[in-house]
Amino acid sequence: MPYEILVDDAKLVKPIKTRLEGQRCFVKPIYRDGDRRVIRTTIDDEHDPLIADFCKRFYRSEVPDDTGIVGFTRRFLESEGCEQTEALLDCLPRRYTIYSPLLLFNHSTHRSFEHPAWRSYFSEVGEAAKAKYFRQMLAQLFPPEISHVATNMPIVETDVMRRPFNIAPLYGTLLSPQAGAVGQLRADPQPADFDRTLWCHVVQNGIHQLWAPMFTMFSRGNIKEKKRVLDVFPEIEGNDVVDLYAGIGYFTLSYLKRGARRVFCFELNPWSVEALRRGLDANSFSRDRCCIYNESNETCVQRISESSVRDLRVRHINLGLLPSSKAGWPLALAIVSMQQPLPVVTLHIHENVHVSAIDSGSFVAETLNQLAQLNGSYSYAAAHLEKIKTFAPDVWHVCLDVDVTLSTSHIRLS
Ligand SMILES: C[S@@+](CC[C@H](N)C(=O)[O-])C[C@H]1O[C@@H](n2cnc3c(N)ncnc32)[C@H](O)[C@@H]1O
Repeated sequence: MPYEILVDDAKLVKPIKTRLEGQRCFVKPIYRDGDRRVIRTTIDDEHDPLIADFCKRFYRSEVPDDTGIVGFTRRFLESEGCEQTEALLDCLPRRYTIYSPLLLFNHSTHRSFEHPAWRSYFSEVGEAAKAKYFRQMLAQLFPPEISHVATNMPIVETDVMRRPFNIAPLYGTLLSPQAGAVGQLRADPQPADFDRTLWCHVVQNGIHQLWAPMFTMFSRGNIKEKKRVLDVFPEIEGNDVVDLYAGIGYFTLSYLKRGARRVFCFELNPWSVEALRRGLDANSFSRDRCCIYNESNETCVQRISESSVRDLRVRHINLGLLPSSKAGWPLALAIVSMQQPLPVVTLHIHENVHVSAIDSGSFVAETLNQLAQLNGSYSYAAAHLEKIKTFAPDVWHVCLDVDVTLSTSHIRLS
């Protein structure tokens, strides 16, 4: 079966299409799948350089778009003699994400398998009929490697680890019955527990990322920002990086791919730490290049000074916590102070910011001002503001690159 390419960034569609056309490998039509574009190819070798670096999947003759889910569901319900077909179709979720081997349906108040109409239908027909519905859906509409289905519920905003407490399994086992209580597993997993749950895998920008969806969130929307790390900062090569909110390696893996000598990673969630270790192995990055601390980043100065790295050369510090990474700013500046003589250090400050504060320039001005108040010995220059993705109406997840250098008033001439 041939492959189709899944594209998150609309700007990439044209160059990919042109390249495929040049090799006579492009197949019409380009279509939408959720918020992605899908480009079909005639290529059936996953290692073919034309498609090797892209997120991709097999396709069959039918386009598995929203009509596919609706049409399939209608046929299924009618063949089962269901009398509430129209009511169920009204609240059928149409959008989903594929995180192989998991098909993850979106949730909204109006359209969800968690909607009371679907919950009552499933409880009426029983587990076997529910399983038959999803089994047939997977067989008819999705690639063979997709084996599990769940509903993606909103994360709890107050949880600093941003864990998916409410992910709702629909088909297939996300967590083995042999595993212990979920609360205990979240806080203190034992080595054997890591193999008792489902792991997902995506390739973005040629980088493998793994995570256990029961215990760690994943955001596909950062793909552009990861690409920026790979493309824009050649000075990463041979220097050190600190990732104060490492997660599963969202950015750490890109820094390593770009040639960082070493990345110091701080991460509270043991499941994300395990995911990061699996990510290192999947990308064949030596574990020696990544110092992982499964603890609060408040220990960062102590940990980095205790490490075996002698000539510390931290050139980038990533602060990737939403809605705000402010708590990490003093820590980042303390890391800057550890180095003598001081090179430029670039802070990557992630924040959710209202569009008015972006347009007026007040977000940048206030950030620089607050950094100056934290430590007046340095100069702070806003090098770039990247709008990564919309977080809510009029609110952007942004990354502000701030170059930190020793203030000229503090440079002593000898
Ligand atoms: C969700 S990730 C950020 C990923 C990425 N920026 C995104 O939007 O997808 C943030 C990570 O920081 C971790 N974290 C939060 N506070 C922390 C702290 N004080 N020290 C270390 N890790 C922390 C959380 O457990 C979480 O895995």
